[in-house]
Parts: sequence; C-alpha cells; structure tokens
Amino acid sequence: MFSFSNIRYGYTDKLSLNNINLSIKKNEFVCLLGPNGSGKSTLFKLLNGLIYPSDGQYTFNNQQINAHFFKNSVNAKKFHQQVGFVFQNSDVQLFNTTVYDEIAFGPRQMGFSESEVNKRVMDCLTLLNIKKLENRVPYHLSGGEKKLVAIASVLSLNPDVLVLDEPLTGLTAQAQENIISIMQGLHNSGKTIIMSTHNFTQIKDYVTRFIEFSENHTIALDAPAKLVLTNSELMAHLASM
Ligand SMILES: Nc1ncnc2c1ncn2[C@@H]1O[C@H](COP(=O)(O)OP(=O)(O)OP(=O)(O)O)[C@@H](O)[C@H]1O
Repeated sequence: MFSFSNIRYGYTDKLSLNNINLSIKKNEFVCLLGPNGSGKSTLFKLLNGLIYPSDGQYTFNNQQINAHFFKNSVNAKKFHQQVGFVFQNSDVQLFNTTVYDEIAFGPRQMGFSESEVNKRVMDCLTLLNIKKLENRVPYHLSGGEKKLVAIASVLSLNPDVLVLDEPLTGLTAQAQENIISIMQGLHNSGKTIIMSTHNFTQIKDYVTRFIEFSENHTIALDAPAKLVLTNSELMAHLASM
C-alpha cells in the first residue's frame, strides 16, 4: 500500500526525517512511537500529501505521490477518499457550524446526493455513539467529543486507511479506551490504521506493528507486535517513551 524509499525531509536546512525506508500493507495496525520532535507528525504530513519529500520516493498503491500527482484534482480527490487523516489538534480539523455539517462536509465535497450524505452522517453518528451531538457547535465540544467528531468527519468518506496523529493525547482514560475500541473495530472490519502515541501501555495489545523514531529522525525499531510483546526489555523501553 504505502512505500517510502530513502525519504528525507527538512522544513529548513535541518532534517526532520532522515533516510526513512518503510512499507505498510493493507490491514496493518501500525503504532508510531518516539520522543517529542523525532518526526512522527512530519511523516504523517508526508503520508497525507500535505508536504513532499526533499529526497527519496513515496508511492501509494504503486503510484508516485508528489506535487505533480496532487496537481491533478481527480488524483487528489481519489487519494483523500482512500486515506483519511485525523489531526493531532482537533480545532484545526473542525470548522463547520454543526456536527452534522462537519461530518457531511467530505461526502458533499465528493458530490454525493443529499440522501447518500445523510445516510453516511447517520451511520457515523451511530458508529461513534455521538448521535446526541448532531446539532451541537463543534467548537463548543469537549476535547474527547471533538476527537470523536474529527474521526467521524474522516470516516464519512469510508477511507481504506485511517491515519491518526496522537489521538489519545489530552483525553481522559475513559475517552482513550473509547477511541482505542473504535480503532480496534475499524481494524477488524478491514481498515488499515496508522497512529502515533505516547501511550504504549494502553495500545500495545491492539496493534500489529510498532515503529519507533529516534531523536536523530531515523527509524530506531520496526517490529511486529508479536515480537515486541514477548520481549520484556523492549516492552519496558517502549513504555518509557
Ligand atoms: N513547521 C515547521 N517548521 C520548522 N520545523 C518544524 C516544523 N514542524 C516541525 N518541525 C521540526 O521537525 C522536527 C520533527 O517534528 P515533528 O512534529 O514531526 O515531531 P513529532 O515526533 O511529531 O513530535 P511530538 O511527539 O512532539 O508531536 C522537530 O525538530 C520540529 O521542531
């Protein structure tokens, strides 16, 4: 699905991603870990086509992803329908005046009929158990509610891949458990999930693969969960991140 080959990226002349080689297959549940500033959000921005590599090659389903690819509006639409991105800061993502319109925004942009839009919004409200928020102003919601609405606004396009940048940060333990169980359900239904977190302990039993970024913006560890969970030293190391 995703392939990164010798990727480097720098916002300035200092690299934020240094020689990243990575492939992600369909239906993996990948967890990115690493210290603050190691490059997790930068990788997500690249994955989602918000920035392009300074060096190296990025392909999605064997297609090169670069500025040229996104210049074609058909390509851009198709890509964003397949890959949904939940930002770290929900306030960046939510801009409509009601939760209903927020979730309807993507399907409307794609040109679906209002009855199809309504069906998708209702399905997402039900799936995330947020029907009661339907007419609320997203900006006025709690952090946990905003996160659920942000996830719903991405799920309404029914993407194959869900990329979530630190979805658990700042939430109560109960809200974190709720988000994890939603992601587990989506993974079981066949979706590919890629998320970053500093909460290794909460997520460790649900993901299929761990990728750890290092302070020097390289990949320090890339291992299946099965291997990590049988190695107490690795577990202790990742839990300390
Ligand atoms: N817009 C920007 N301009 C310049 N440098 C940036 C910008 N965004 C990020 N950086 C730098 O790029 C590096 C990687 O940052 P990034 O946000 O990807 O880290 P992260 O692993 O997601 O961190 P955190 O866990 O704190 O969210 C850091 O050194 C950061 O200071």
